[in-house]
Amino acid sequence: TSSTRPQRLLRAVQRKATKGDPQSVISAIDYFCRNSEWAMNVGDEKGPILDSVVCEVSPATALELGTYCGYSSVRIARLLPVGTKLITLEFHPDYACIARQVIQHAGLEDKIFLVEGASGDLIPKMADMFGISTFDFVFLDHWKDRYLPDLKLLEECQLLRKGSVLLADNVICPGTPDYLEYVRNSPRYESRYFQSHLEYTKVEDGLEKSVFLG
Ligand SMILES: COCc1ccccc1-c1cc(O)c2[nH]cnc(=O)c2c1
Ligand SMILES: [Mg+2]
Repeated sequence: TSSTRPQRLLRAVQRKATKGDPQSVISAIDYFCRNSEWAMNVGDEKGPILDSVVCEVSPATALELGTYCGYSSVRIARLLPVGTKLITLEFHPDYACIARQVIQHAGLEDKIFLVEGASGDLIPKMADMFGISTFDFVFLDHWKDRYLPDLKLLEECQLLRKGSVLLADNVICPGTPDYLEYVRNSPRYESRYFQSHLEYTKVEDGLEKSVFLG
């Protein structure tokens, strides 16, 4: 019976990465994607940009939209201080199942709360589910057509505070033009583009960092 790409990615992690060592999990996935099969992880070129923003913000509360196999969940959570948490939302149950195992292999299951479901349904429940008021950091990496509606939902649910940082993947490829237009033209955001490449390729892509001004 045939396996899926996420299953093959997990197998590579279980074979190559050291249990409890997040960096070895990250390296094993990047090696798999460069040498075996491309997969839509933020990757080893945009990943360090994500790392630098997470370190700069040092969030007490962080939200990730789009877990996939857990690669960026591990990248983010490995940098979070004790007592802080990353909430990551994943729509596809099969992806969520793999991500839980990747996160467990990295030893980060106590810092990461993976919730299965649609971001549009779950965002309004975040405050009640996790006893938080606002997010210090949000990483958008799910479906491009949901970036703008989910940003507006975060605003409406008052889950952003003055200084909250949003970082969006794939703003060029596949591209999120309506989201970019909004954060770059709204007086409520200070936005900056970090040029890079689509993971594991030479195609242009980048991350958009937007600070909510309140
Ligand atoms: C399924 O398309 C894969 C693909 C194909 C060609 C170009 C880009 C992408 C791509 C790259 C990413 O980093 C992504 N991140 C999050 N959700 C995505 O759908 C996504 C898609
Ligand atoms: Mg992406």
